[in-house]
Amino acid sequence: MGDEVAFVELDGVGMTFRGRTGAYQAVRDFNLELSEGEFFCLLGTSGCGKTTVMNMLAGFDAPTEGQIRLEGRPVRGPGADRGVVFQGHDSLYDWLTARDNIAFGLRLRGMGRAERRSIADRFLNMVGLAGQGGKHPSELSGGMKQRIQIARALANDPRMLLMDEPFGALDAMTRAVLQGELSRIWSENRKTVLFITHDIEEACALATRVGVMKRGPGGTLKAVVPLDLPYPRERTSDAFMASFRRVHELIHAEIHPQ
Ligand SMILES: Nc1ncnc2c1ncn2[C@@H]1O[C@H](COP(=O)(O)OP(=O)(O)OP(=O)(O)O)[C@@H](O)[C@H]1O
Repeated sequence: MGDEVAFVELDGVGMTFRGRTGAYQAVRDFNLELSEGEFFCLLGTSGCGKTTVMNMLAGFDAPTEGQIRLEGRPVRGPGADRGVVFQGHDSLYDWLTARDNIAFGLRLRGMGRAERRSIADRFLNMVGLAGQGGKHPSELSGGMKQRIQIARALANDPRMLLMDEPFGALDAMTRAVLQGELSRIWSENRKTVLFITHDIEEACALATRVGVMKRGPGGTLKAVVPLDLPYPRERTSDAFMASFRRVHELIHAEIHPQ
């Protein structure tokens, strides 16, 4: 005990952006450990640094302070061990079919056509789009495109998923459906997930723990709320509402500081 390595560790992580208008410390002294298989939602007011934290964990940006480790090894750049799902759906290639988008990373790794197709079809099926693999992104709805992004990330079999407001642009009904599907998929494969959202109900429906950030500049982790509730979450249960209220209080204090 004591020397166990956390699956993910953010240790005193900070990010100061330096530009023409001077320096801006977006994130400061951010400390967090994630266990393998947990679903961690990061919540905070606009501009508090959520995406900055995710970009550092994804390896897109290097922290200016502290260190990020994945299974004990420092993160030095992007890698196939972390699958990223972005906010919009612009990251899909419109000249490729849905199936070829999903299989894109597999092709880069040199996997043969038949195997790629079979894996892509398995994940199309998992996200509820069996039979739609021949369509191009422009022929799909916003919700379908987000499903393709999730399938694409999962097809590469990453150790963890990094999701930055993946359902932010969807209508409330599609959003609720996709939350349910993501929760089911996660229950089946137990990938470690870092999920960013503005939406308290979404966080409480999905997460094993919710982290609330202080507002920026110098955004940092303010509190972590564990949610020991069974899945699928019963959103009208007393226990769910109690968790919702707890997270709401923490956020509210950031929107309306004393
Ligand atoms: N490349 C950059 N250069 C300078 N400042 C930046 C850069 N990227 C982000 N920032 C600033 O860092 C702060 C945190 O941004 P970030 O996108 O991480 O916030 P966020 O919590 O994800 O916000 P939102 O919820 O609105 O997406 C913001 O004030 C932003 O303007």
